[in-house]
Amino acid sequence: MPVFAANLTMMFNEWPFLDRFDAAAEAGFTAVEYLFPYEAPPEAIAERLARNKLEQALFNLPPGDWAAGERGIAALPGRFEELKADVERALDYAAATGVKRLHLMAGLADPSDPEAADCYRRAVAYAAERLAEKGLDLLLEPINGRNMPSYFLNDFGAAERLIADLGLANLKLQFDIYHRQIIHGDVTMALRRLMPVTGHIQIASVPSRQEPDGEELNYPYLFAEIDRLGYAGFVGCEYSPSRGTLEGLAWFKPFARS
Ligand SMILES: O=C(O)C(=O)[C@H](O)CO
Ligand SMILES: [Mg+2]
Repeated sequence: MPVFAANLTMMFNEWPFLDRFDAAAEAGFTAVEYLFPYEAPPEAIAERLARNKLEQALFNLPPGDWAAGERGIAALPGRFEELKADVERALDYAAATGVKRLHLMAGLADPSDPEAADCYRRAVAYAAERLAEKGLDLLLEPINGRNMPSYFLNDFGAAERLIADLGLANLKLQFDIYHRQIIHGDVTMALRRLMPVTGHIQIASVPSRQEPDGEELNYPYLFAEIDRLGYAGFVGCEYSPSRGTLEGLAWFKPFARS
């Protein structure tokens, strides 16, 4: 049975950020993920995780200036020193929360630009090697161009090739099924082929990015397939509730901690 992680950036928005940990545990989740923890002190997050007996499944390394439109800096020339500092900041939160995997966002850049590709490869290799010293995995996530126009990593094949080419045991794929379906489709066969390099899975309905209980994907089938494939990681619920968070959790009831 998949272990689901509530995404506290997109779900439980009815509560202030730190109270979302309590609300997610109350709703039966045993794990959480979010985009960025950096506006809260690491010790405050650690306390909420401990209080609620929650596992920290994932969060992202700092993304540059998100409010100004940046979506990561790994593929941006001239940002390597900033990236190294971001890795150390993320490692402080990793030590406090016990997370075992971090997602590195690439940034808005042309994937056919050799300078951007070189920057990205160097940043990924550096971050993965630094995280390996702490026993952590580094994840790369292809993101579709409808949600994030001009995002550098917009293709599962490109992610797969870089992971294979660098050959680092802790460099893995963040397999967001929502993005897979929009970019390529063929979700089941991709799960089967990429499971050996998959470090995290995320879910949402397509096209609305809401609860995984309708629209064009058959999630009961995909959850059973994930089990059949022996996936032992987390499944992040990276969706925007269609009504209130709690009202939309009927799909989760069979999986909730009692
Ligand atoms: O966009 C997504 O699907 C993600 O998981 C990124 O981490 C945040 O944009
Ligand atoms: Mg995602």
